[in-house]
Amino acid sequence: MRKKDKETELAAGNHSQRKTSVRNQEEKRPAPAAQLAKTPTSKKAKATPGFTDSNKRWLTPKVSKEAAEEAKSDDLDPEDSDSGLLDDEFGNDESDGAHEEEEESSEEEEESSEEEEADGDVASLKEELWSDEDESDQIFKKGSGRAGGKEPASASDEEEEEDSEEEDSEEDGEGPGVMDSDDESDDEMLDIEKKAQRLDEDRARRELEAEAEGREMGAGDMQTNIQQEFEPGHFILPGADDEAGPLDLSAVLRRIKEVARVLDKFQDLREDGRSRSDYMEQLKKDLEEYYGYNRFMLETLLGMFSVAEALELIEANEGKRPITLRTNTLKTRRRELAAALINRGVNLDPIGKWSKVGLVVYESNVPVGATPEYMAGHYMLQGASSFLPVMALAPQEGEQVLDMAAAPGGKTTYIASLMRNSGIVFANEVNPLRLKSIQGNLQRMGVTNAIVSNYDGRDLPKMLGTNSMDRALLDAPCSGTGVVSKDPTVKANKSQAEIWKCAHLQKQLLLAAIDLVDAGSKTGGYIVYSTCSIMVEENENVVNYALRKRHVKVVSSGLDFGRPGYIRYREFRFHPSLTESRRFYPHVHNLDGFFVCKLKKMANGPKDSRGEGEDGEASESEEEGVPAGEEEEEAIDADEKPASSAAPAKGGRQAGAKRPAAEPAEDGAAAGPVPKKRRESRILKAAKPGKVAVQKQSAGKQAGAVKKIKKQRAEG
Ligand SMILES: C[S@@+](CC[C@H](N)C(=O)[O-])C[C@H]1O[C@@H](n2cnc3c(N)ncnc32)[C@H](O)[C@@H]1O
Repeated sequence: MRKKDKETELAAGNHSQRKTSVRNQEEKRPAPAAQLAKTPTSKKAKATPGFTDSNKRWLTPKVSKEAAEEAKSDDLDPEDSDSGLLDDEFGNDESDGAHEEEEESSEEEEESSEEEEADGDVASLKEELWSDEDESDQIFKKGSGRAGGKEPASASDEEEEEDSEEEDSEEDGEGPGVMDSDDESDDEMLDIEKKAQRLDEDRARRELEAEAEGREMGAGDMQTNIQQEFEPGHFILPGADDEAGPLDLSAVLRRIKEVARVLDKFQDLREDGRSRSDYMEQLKKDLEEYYGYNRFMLETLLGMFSVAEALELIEANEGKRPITLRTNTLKTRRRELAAALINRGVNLDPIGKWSKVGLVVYESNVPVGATPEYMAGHYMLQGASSFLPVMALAPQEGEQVLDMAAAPGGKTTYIASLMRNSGIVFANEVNPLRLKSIQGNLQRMGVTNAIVSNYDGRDLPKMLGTNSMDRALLDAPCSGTGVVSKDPTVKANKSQAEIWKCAHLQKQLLLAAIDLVDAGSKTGGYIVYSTCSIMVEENENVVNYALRKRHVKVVSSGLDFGRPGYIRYREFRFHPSLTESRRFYPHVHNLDGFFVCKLKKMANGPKDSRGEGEDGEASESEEEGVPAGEEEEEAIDADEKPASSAAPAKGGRQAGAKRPAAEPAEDGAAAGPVPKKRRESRILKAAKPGKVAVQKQSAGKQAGAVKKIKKQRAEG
């Protein structure tokens, strides 16, 4: 079995009890029960389980690229818009991660095998996908006829009630659009079902054609151009005396393949007198030429992956990720949303077993960023990778949760929906130009428990108070090296210096996020750190730094797919617990490159200056071997005092705090200029949809307002 399949298959385990077992997951390394999807039962078990297998059409980059091409239109591409409406793409996540996992019930077993045979493999896979989600999603199933069998721990009470009602009505044949039997005639089908069926048939046909085409090409796991055009033969590396000649890109691509082949079996295929570095040098030159990467980026990729895998990633970066959207469960349910969109000519599917709220759009007759459902806030357009940090955060109802770097609010709205608009979500953003996008999305999505603030995240402990939050998400500004497909300029523009600059800011922000969370929180005490960068400096290195400076430990994120984080990379050595962090890649998961790590705060306050703790975190000796670039990090120690003990400097900054000259880009998009008047922050209080109050207040007043709200909440 291929590595990719193995990995994605992990997602198929039992996650049906997520809502009620969230605490348990957080307290200890979860057993298989912590997985994001449910264990298939009986009939379902016949189908290949898992993330990839549940929806393989979009979970392999080649196919997804095609799907994205098909679906692509200006209207479809969320990146094309800078408006609040389409800001979703920056990554917002789902609401239901924690509740969604409703179970799958034994009812599915009742589906007739005849139907399965009639519909073929593709159709049955799809059915399973839908049926794994909401029971309500059964509307799309022909003759679903489900019966009971819910797992009580898996869904919220409310959802369970709804579900059981639906089940009842389905069983009675009373529910709208519910089909009683597998062999109902076309005439008896509801309009929406006919449309859905037609779309299914079209898609099944295309999939079969694509599969046949793939077989003809003899493509392997990853159907990259590189592999398809691969032709074995004796390859002579060009010498220094060979004339360069005019640029012939197809010749360059051929040479890339040949060199990769030689490097793969170096002892057998190399030319006498040529070293591995000769071939590597040629490869880098050709990759620069053909794909437009700079030398730093290529060396990073070739340092992280084998040559073959680096080429897979590079190739995957050339394609777009699928268009995905998240159902806003504050306003609707996924099956209702899907029905409405199918009715408008949108061809879609559930995103996979790991999410009950995600949908992937294959093609659409209408702009999915401008449908009435979109306008009404029934969904957020956002990359599937953006679901993951919020699922890991697992915010609970009634908590105080911080989203430290929030614009455009995709993850904030997901957090709010998981909290069912209870408690308080603090959505902070340093760039005032991006506040409107948060405000717009909160309003559209019907979020009423959020307070928007405009601070540098590093100053938040002073404003909101240390140890004041139950949970915090730091979806950090980063180099965007995981989202090359969204912003190809990343290939050519990033430098090691810029990566270190990002890491510098990220470390400061992460310490602030940790300082804001209360280790004594009865329900939480968790911090999730995420980036859309694949750089080790910005990910494991940042978390490792926090392990040395604060009383935190890495815990399982509950995300059972994704690769483990690095603990050894080049000259870096990280704490072994970093294997609990998760990495996602375009070529493996067909997601944007992403990093997610969940921390549990064990005690408030900083560690002593030697960075030694009782939790088994990295000790000073483990810092040995840290690369030279880390020297710069020592300079930020002035920032590492917890905000509570640091005297605010003029301008609201901690004494000694340094600021990078410019804010790094986030999500591949250029960040705006650092605002001069950060202290003149605004709180945008999301009251009710359509009535978002914008208040301009002094920092002192803001803090007072926040205290007042907290007091009111505490008093019930
Ligand atoms: C990756 S984006 C956040 C995306 C957002 N979480 C979402 O899912 O919609 C990072 C954000 O951090 C903001 N940012 C950059 N520096 C910051 C700082 N020092 N404090 C707070 N936010 C900052 C950027 O302006 C950008 O909006």
